Amino acid sequence: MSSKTTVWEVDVLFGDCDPAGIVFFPNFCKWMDAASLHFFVQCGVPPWRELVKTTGIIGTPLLEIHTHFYRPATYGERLHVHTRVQEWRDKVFIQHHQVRRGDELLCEGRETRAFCIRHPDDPGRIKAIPIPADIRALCGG
Ligand SMILES: CC(C)(COP(=O)(O)OP(=O)(O)OC[C@H]1O[C@@H](n2cnc3c(N)ncnc32)[C@H](O)[C@@H]1OP(=O)(O)O)[C@@H](O)C(=O)NCCC(=O)NCCSC(=O)c1ccc(O)cc1
Repeated sequence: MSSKTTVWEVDVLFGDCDPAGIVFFPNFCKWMDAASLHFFVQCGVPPWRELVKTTGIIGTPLLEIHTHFYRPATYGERLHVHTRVQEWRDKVFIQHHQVRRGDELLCEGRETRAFCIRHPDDPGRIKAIPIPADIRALCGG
């Protein structure tokens, strides 16, 4: 079964841009992270603050990111982040985001993430767990 795709809407503000009026790149990362959580919530996964109480899962930290910027965006524009899971591995998954302005592709990101819990031996560390089968099924496996 292929992953569901969700869409996160962004209205670009003046404060999101650099002095040239172009969206400053960390904002794309911030919007993709918001789109990542939105993906799971739309799929029916409880928000992390609830999930931590029942499963110990604190969220899906990033292990690696790869982002390609094709076209700039500016304030006053409405963008859409299209998000899906491209690949499920044992402990990590690759989440794919396309930031679009209408039909135009502006930015594409691939994130390697893992479901993590607090490390049992050291609360200062976290630990990746095997992808929970129920969460994967909710996301369209
Ligand atoms: C994520 C970790 C806990 C994983 O450590 P461990 O639990 O010891 O796992 P391992 O090192 O054994 O690796 C686990 C698996 O990942 C795989 N792995 C590790 N790195 C990679 C990369 N880069 N690519 C692919 N696969 C990888 C590895 O091969 C293991 O797979 P298996 O062979 O199937 O077991 C640790 O690497 C870590 O703490 N990294 C730092 C995480 C971090 O600080 N990220 C940035 C900030 S977090 C953040 O922004 C955030 C966003 C959203 C949220 O909800 C929460 C947090």
